[in-house]
Amino acid sequence: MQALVEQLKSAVASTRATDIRAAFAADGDRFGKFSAAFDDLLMDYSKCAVNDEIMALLERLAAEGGVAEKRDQMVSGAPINFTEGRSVLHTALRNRSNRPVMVDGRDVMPDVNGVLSAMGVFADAIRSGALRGATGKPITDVVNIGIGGSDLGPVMATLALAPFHDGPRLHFVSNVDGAHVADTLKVLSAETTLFIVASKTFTTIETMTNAQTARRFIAEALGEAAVRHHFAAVSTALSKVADFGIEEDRVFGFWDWVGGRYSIWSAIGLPLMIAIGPEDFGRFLDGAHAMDRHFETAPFRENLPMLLGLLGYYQRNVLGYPSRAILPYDQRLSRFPAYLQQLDMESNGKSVTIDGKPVEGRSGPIVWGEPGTNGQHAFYQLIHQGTDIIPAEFLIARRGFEPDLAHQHRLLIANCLAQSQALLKGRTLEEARAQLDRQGMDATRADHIAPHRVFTGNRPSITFMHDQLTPFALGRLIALYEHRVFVEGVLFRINSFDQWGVELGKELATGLLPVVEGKAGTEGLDSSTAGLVASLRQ
Ligand SMILES: O=P(O)(O)OC[C@H]1O[C@](O)(CO)[C@@H](O)[C@@H]1O
Repeated sequence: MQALVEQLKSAVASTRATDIRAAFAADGDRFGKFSAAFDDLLMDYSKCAVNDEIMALLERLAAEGGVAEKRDQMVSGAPINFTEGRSVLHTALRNRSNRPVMVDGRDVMPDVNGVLSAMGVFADAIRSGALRGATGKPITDVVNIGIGGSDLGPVMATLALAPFHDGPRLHFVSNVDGAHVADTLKVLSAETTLFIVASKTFTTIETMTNAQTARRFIAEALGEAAVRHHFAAVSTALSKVADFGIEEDRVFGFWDWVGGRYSIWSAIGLPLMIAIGPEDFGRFLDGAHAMDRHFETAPFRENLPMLLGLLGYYQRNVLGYPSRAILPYDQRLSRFPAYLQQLDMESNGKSVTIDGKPVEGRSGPIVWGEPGTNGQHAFYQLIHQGTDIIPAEFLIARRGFEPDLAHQHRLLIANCLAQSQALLKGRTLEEARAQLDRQGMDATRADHIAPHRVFTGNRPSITFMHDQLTPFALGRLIALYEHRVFVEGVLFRINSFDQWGVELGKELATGLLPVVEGKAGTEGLDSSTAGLVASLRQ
């Protein structure tokens, strides 16, 4: 594979691939060649530094890297998360075809379908008012207590699907900072609130601490006996849930073959289902399943996750770009960049290969972003004129949900297209100088000012366009990015499905708590940490 990477580097130099502007000038059909669509979802990657030679090399890279073989292993239940000895089967959670998926010789689909229908019954009971609080009042507010994958997916998707939200109000508490739970509880009535404690392991300190605070909130307001009426749980650790005292019929399980950051499709999606209803939740799963089938069957140049993954790898490892910006032109996708940040950085932020050797070259990039147009007035300056090249990924819907505000949607679209166009075109010194001349600026000052108004252009971007952000479209979009992360992980030759990098901090925090509480001394600590503790005690 390394030889192919070197070949790609030479091809970039010899074909001057990074002069994207020139490539557009030379080929009137560049968009036709370097775009692909899956139903209404269009992917335009013509503004990336690619050409036929590079695409052919990327296709060879995918073949040599064994992406298709690894994908088939993943969806068929092979234990590809070998550091934890687990299968990786988020695709089974949305396997709407119901074809058997075997783990340790057993089809997991009956369990998957069983939990999904139990979730549906529970969600309907809350939504209809049949399931009530201890004092007989219907549930008006649901609070999800979870963190990381047990929080980001439900928060992101609930915000994204606001036009479909016809269930009770949803709230999300994640941070161990008491401010988070305190501010949330302040506006809630215990009588009409249901808490969902969501934790794959049911040991995460943030979630367990917040759950205890919520428990006290109910017990103090309504008495200890009321607690069972106001709690549900989602976890793989069913015995730990039982110890917490949550009734069995309010516990929704999932399995160790579901990674936290891939768990929105499992019972972790319960808050979303309560918000939008089981039918729309089913459409959300349908969208993801459609993308799974597309990933498994579409040829390379039509396969959106393959293309996105290969382009991501190319931008990181051949062109050496350090980060990527996720820029949804959709206010309801405001948490999508944060969601992708966990998905991508927790999966591919590794430096050891599957053979236990240091990664050759680079692994996953820094992923960040904000919705447009807000970001335009904040950090786009750096994307346009900074010293690093940051590939941008734009996302826009053809239609919004506000027919009365269609003119605002058109303005949103114009801004989205304008940004990718500006990144591509840039502005030369001559153009900047001519503009100042037209404005009547005197020549000496214009010479001085013009360089500051130069944009190099040739800055890459990908634009995704879909019809509307429906549950189906959101499911399809998330699955697209999951598979892109998978493709890149295979090419980086890492295990994308463990997260040992988060463990050390957790261990040290446990050790430091007694020191912070003043129950243990600072002996043996580095002088910085000891100094900070001393400052705390002043
Ligand atoms: O669902 P749990 O077990 O509480 O874990 C929450 C999150 O913590 C992590 O393990 C990282 O600390 C994530 O991978 C996970 O999504």
